[in-house]
Amino acid sequence: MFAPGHITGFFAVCKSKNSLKTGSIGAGITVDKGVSVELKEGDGSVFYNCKKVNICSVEKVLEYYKELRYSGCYDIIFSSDFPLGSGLGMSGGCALTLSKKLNDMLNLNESYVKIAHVSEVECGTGLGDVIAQYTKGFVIRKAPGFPINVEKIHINDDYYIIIEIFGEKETKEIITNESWINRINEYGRRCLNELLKNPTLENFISLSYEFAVNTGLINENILSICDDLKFTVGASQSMLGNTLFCISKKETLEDALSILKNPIVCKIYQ
Ligand SMILES: Nc1ncnc2c1ncn2[C@@H]1O[C@H](COP(=O)(O)OP(=O)(O)O)[C@@H](O)[C@H]1O
Ligand SMILES: CC(C)(COP(=O)(O)O)[C@@H](O)C(=O)O
Repeated sequence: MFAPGHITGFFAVCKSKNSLKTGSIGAGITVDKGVSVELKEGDGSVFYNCKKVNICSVEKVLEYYKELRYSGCYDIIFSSDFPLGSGLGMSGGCALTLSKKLNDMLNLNESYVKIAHVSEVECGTGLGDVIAQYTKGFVIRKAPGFPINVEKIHINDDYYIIIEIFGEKETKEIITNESWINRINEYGRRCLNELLKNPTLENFISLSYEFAVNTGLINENILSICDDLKFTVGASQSMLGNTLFCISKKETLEDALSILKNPIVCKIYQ
């Protein structure tokens, strides 16, 4: 089971007492690099690219299935193209792949997407990633959580997504802070309304850049590289990470790559 990386361009936080109704609205794209999971007999340790880790959303998924009929006698082994904490939805991707894997392995008929979403939301590690990763592609999320209410916009194969990761950023620190939430929600809602009027990738990247600048979430380094990449379709910061993403057509790909130090080139996964 594979879950794609998810780049959030902009979002607004929607909280409810009911975790299924908690989530975010906003827009993002999934890419053809991401995370997959395997189970091997073991003591229940969790590994991410060979390193033993503790991922809250994964622990919650495990607890849920243990209450059903999961023995727990397996090591959970994630193989990923991206590090955790870089704003590419890996905490959600881990929860989603694991939830699907356990559901299939135990022949359960659980709503594995809901289980992954609730785990992620209750940990504060993400809001809309699981739903976007399940939907795949260029996804506009019009309502938080469940029932899933999204618009999936088909994109032709012309576009490349370039990612450069500069470091980590804890999602939880931002989405539990009221003053960040106020700024995020003001601009996030505005960007969503604008995108729905004209749902193109070009409009998405320019609104994502406006969101990143207006909320103050963008950092100086990424801002200056985004300016250098103005000859592409556009660039911004992947939320919520210390990660740049750029959308480019083939004609500008080489020039865009020459500006970056450690670019990861992806296609949209839809
Ligand atoms: N080496 C690590 N770096 C970053 N996060 C880690 C690491 N190991 C475990 N984690 C956990 O993984 C989760 C990352 O969540 P988040 O910041 O939302 O990342 P992402 O942007 O990849 O979804 C957190 O629960 C964090 O505690
Ligand atoms: C932006 C974020 C709240 C967090 O994303 P990440 O840092 O990748 O966990 C995401 O879940 C969303 O709702 O769009």
